[in-house]
This record gives sequence, C-alpha cells and structure tokens, in this order.
Amino acid sequence: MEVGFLGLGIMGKAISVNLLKNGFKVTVWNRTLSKCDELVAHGATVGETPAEVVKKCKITIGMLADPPAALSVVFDKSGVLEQICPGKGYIDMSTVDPETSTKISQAITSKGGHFLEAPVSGSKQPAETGQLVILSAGEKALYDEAIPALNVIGKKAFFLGQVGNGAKMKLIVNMIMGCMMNTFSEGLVLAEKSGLDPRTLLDALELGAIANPMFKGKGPAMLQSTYTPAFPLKHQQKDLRLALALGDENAVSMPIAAAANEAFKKARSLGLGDHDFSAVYEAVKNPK
Ligand SMILES: NC(=O)C1=CN([C@@H]2O[C@H](COP(=O)(O)OP(=O)(O)OC[C@H]3O[C@@H](n4cnc5c(N)ncnc54)[C@H](OP(=O)(O)O)[C@@H]3O)[C@@H](O)[C@H]2O)C=CC1
Ligand SMILES: O=CCCC(=O)O
Repeated sequence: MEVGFLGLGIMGKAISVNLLKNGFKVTVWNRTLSKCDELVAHGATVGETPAEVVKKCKITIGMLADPPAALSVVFDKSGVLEQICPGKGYIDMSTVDPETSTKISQAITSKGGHFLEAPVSGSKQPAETGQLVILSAGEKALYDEAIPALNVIGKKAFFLGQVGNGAKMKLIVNMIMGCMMNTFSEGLVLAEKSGLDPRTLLDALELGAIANPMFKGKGPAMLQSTYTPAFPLKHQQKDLRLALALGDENAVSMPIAAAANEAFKKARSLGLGDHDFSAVYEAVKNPK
C-alpha cells in the first residue's frame, strides 16, 4: 500500500518511519523540505508539494502543528485540494478544533475526495512503536480502506461517527491530560516546599489508585529539570485553548482547565513552548 505523509515533526516522522518499517511505501512532504532527508534514508520518496504527494498516492495522511497549519496544507497553492479527486482520501491526524476539521472535510468532499479526521493519543514513543490510540471520524469507507495503515500506526482505532467527533474527543482527552500535568506539578512543588522528598511522592503515587504512565514516565525527568520534547508544551496549550472554546460553545464551566491553561500560557511566556509539556512544572515552581 502506498501512503502519502504531510508533516514530519515529532509525530509525523515517527509514524512515517514506522509505516516504512512495516512495508508501506511512503511519499513524504514537509514545509521545511530538508527534514525529508532522514525519511529518504529509511526508504521514503519525497514530494515537492502536498499536491504532488496527493497526485501520487491514493491515501494521504497529514500530521500538522495546529489549525492554521492544517488549513494551509490543504487550501494554499499546491495544497491537498489541488489534486484531491474521486478515489483519493485525505486523513488528518493533526489535533485541531471541530470547525477546522469540518472546513477541511467539506472542501475535500466537494471535490469528490474522501475525508477522515484521525487525531491520536500517545506521544513520540507510541508513534515509533505503533501503539497510538486513533480517534477517527468522518467517512467510514475511508476508515475501512485505511485499516491496514491504521493497524500499524495504532493499537486501537475508534470510529466515532461524523466529522468533528474525533477532534472533540481528542481535545477532551488532552484537556484532562493538561489539568493532570498541572496538578502533578503543584503536588511536586508542595512536597518539596513542605519538606518532603518529591521522589518519595512519585513512589507513593505509583503504588496507589492514581498511578498512571504519565506520572511514572515524566516525573523523574521533571525532578531533574529535563524537558526533552515528546509533546511540545505549545501544543498542549493550544489543545487547552481549543478545549476551552469547545466548553464555551457548549456552556460547560471548566475552571480547572482554565487555570491549567493559564499555567501553560505562563510557561510559554517563559520561553518553554518548544520544551516537553511537563516543563509547566517550571512555571508552577516560579509563578511570578
Ligand atoms: N508530540 C506529541 O506527543 C503529539 C502531538 N499531537 C499533535 O500532532 C500534531 C503534530 O505534533 P508534533 O509532531 O509534536 O509537532 P511538531 O511541532 O514537532 O511538528 C509540527 C509539524 O507541522 C508543520 N507545520 C507547522 N506550521 C506549518 C505551516 N504553517 N504549514 C505547513 N506545515 C506546518 C511543521 O513543519 P516544519 O518542520 O517546517 O516546521 C512540522 O512538520 C499537533 O497537532 C499535535 O498537537 C498529537 C499527539 C501526540
Ligand atoms: O496530544 C498529545 C498527547 C500526548 C500523549 O497522549 O502522551
């Protein structure tokens, strides 16, 4: 199966390499084209533009930073829309709001193409090992056609119905994750300031009812102020912002998410946007 791939950031690169390792032919494009070189070393071919990739491949996947990036790759000159046509599918795995996804879906389907939104849970390492959780919605026929690729990319693919449902589910999951990371950071600071060893807090958490892979995976590095990006902090703040907008739209009061968003904004203002999202700990440590 030949697959196109647009966007070779942390996630796009890991997913593309995994597809290549599993025998897929992959044609890649990235805005900064030089990032394609590493994929070529793994056996990929390169398209000069998103349109060129779509022209070559029956199914093209996008994994872009945010709503403006996702829209740009589809609607700009030499974008996806120029070559999408009946028989071709576009799967957007970027984390965006339902409105962005719907706009892309309408444009693709109005040209006879097929569209699936498929944002993912799980970070760099699950992307490398095909252990993502895929939250897809849109055209069921494209979902069915893409199953061989989705099965390589993830350990579970949900199909959630109409376009927008995948985006909503992803934003809700990440809203919870951002709140948890913020609370976790507050707990670590409180342990330290009140005279406890935060490493003992990690051990106690690990053995109790709120043990989870995030605390276990990120905690020790946070205590060493190491924030090598797996999930960039600027994207976590984007997801909280988009989840809060979804809350506004549905009149859902989310004071905890709003407070978490403030902490992530603070962290961004400290220049931590490109660090891992666990760097919110630094903003919690130094709230002024
Ligand atoms: N990292 C993670 O753990 C996870 C991330 N996500 C989501 O996946 C998406 C990608 O994340 P991630 O790989 O971490 O992000 P990165 O920041 O590592 O990569 C972003 C990608 O988007 C491209 N891009 C940015 N702006 C534009 C633009 N205007 N036009 C075209 N391309 C653009 C970048 O191109 P260039 O190289 O030229 O800058 C790059 O390929 C995001 O929506 C994120 O929220 C979802 C699950 C987990
Ligand atoms: O959107 C990013 C999610 C990261 C994760 O699920 O670990």
